[in-house]
Amino acid sequence: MALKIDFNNVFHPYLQKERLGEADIDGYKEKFTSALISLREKKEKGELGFFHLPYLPEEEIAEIEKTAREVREKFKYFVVLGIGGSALGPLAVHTALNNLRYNELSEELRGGPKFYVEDNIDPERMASLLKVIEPEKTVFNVITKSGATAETLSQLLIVTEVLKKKVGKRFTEHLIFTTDPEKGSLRALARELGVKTFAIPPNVGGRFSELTPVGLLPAAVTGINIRELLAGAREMAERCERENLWENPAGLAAAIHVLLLERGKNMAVMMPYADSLKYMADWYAQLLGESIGKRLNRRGEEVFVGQTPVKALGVTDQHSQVQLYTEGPFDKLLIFLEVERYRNRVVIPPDFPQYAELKFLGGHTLNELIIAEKKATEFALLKARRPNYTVIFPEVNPYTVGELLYFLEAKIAFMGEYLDINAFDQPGVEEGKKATYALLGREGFEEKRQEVLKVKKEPRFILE
Ligand SMILES: O=P(O)(O)OC[C@H]1O[C@](O)(CO)[C@@H](O)[C@@H]1O
Repeated sequence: MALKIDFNNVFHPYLQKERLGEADIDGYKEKFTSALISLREKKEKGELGFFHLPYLPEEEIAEIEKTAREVREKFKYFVVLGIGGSALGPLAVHTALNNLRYNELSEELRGGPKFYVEDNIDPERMASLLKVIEPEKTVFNVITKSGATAETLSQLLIVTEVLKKKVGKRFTEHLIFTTDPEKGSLRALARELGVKTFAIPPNVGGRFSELTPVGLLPAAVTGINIRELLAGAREMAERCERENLWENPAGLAAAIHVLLLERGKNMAVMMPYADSLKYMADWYAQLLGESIGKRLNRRGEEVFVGQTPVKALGVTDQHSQVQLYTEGPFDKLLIFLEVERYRNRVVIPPDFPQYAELKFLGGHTLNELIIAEKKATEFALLKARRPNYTVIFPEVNPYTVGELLYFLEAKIAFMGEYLDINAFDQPGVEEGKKATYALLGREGFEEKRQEVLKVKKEPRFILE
């Protein structure tokens, strides 16, 4: 039941000069070996915690499952308050494994809470959330690695006030925090209020944290088998330890990305052919964008490197973006997510055979159609000399989703090594954060406020 990754279409002769040769990969073997050694060393030193996550200790899994059971028994709504790495994973995994499984849900899960991920501070969205839930029947899972993210903390303040009005002193029973074990305001507040809190290991960055309580608690609350998620990740972790580059999925995919990046493919389009995997492309966009988009390399030299993530959905975006992908600039690598066995089968009835456009469809299934369209798009791209590769899901289930998460995270770690950049920080988002603090009058940011306000806008460029 393991994921397959089909890299044929980066080596295919149809690609002509856009094609990678086997020799290109062979030429990467030394780099790969040093990357593998360097990653192993960092892992042993306890620097890259995400490598250990598939091996989560039994007590921690059991504790998450216990809390999830309690939430399912007591509450009608479960709301994640978080942003970026503290929201995209829970959203992607829930969409992959629950949304389209509606008809198969067990009684138990149907009775479980309704799930919302509030990952923005749009006032209209917040107001509608508060209208559709009943706060006294809701548990809010506040997730923030740093414990200091303004968006998430402002949401916490809002729901706390609402809860205090509805349930008084018992408001803390409606909160679960997921944050750093020591640092940040949220941890301190948890201690002060005695709120149930899960820890995100300090050596796991937000965008690599889906297999910590960040993702595991919401998954367990919504009825997903988290042991299977971890088992899938574990199997992939073993595959990504292989010492032969041609057999190591993460090492090979990373080499392909970097080689193509060096040849001008500075965009990576992720195109799942399944609605259930749509938000995987959002999750991956942060992973690729924040990890690989860097000004400096590890030696402090300016490199301005990155591969812009683009999100697309098959087949929908065949009718909006594929024109660009086949005929536009040669600047993209496409990553398809393909599903061999969908969880439903829908037959197209054979009616109106007098019309050629209808006749050929009748009697087939939507399953056949979507798979055929994926293969057809792949063919069209190949013919237009556009490199692409496909991650093949035998079926979308917790095991294969766990495999995918780990594969993409490990691939990013290899890319960081090959490019000699730090794939685990995000200094580029700091300036905007500080400017926000300054504009809202946070103490200690007076100078920044002056700096921000000094940037004048030319009225002649503003059309009214
Ligand atoms: O989990 P936190 O600390 O609230 O951070 C949310 C997100 O903000 C960032 O730090 C910057 O955008 C992301 O890396 C992170 O996932």
